[in-house]
Amino acid sequence: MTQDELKALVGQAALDYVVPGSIVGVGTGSTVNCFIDALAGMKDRIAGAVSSSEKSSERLRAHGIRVLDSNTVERLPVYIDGADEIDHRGNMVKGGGAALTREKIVADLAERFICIADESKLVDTLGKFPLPVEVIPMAATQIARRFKKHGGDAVLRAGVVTDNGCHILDVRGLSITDPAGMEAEVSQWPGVVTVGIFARHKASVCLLGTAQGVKTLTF
Ligand SMILES: O=C(CO)[C@H](O)[C@H](O)COP(=O)(O)O
Repeated sequence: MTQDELKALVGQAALDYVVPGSIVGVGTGSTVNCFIDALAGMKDRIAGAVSSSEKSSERLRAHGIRVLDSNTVERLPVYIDGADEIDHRGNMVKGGGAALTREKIVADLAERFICIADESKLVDTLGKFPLPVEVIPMAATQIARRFKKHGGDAVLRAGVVTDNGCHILDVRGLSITDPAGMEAEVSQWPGVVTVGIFARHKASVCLLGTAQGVKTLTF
């Protein structure tokens, strides 16, 4: 199966986790696009969606799915999103699509994070995928210097301005052996909006697309 077929497979499988009548938390990325397209088939059985990016909102609306402002929602039963990497404990690196801040905000509203990913995303240790960090533009160089002390090489993602008007640093060369510790530390650096480590908001379930079908990992 191709990577796109695996993404379609897990996008479809995620429908089993959608609670009928509820508002669904929807992430961002090519795997989530497959989920949104599958969700269109049951749009009359959900109360709408809260989305983590303008791109996903557009796609949801194009399918006739109502997109709600996150400020009007108190709790979501599930948040369904992809990942750039996920480890065997459900910790993730996210932000390849530059939507990490809103992803963390919507994930924080949800009871459960359902991660959908193809098997190439499963790793023993996070950090091979360059770690995305959303930053206030004036702090970018300062934050890059801090990463250097941790052995990380931070590069500004060229031409990218996030939905929040900020910039993205991609940090190479990290071995994230303590995801929760690193998330907590980097989150406190002045100018960091969001670090793309999802340890506090790790996955409850990962639907992993494999050549043998969908493998369900629970954490
Ligand atoms: O974090 C994300 C966007 O900010 C995505 O979930 C992540 O980049 C995975 O994307 P894809 O499904 O296209 O591989």
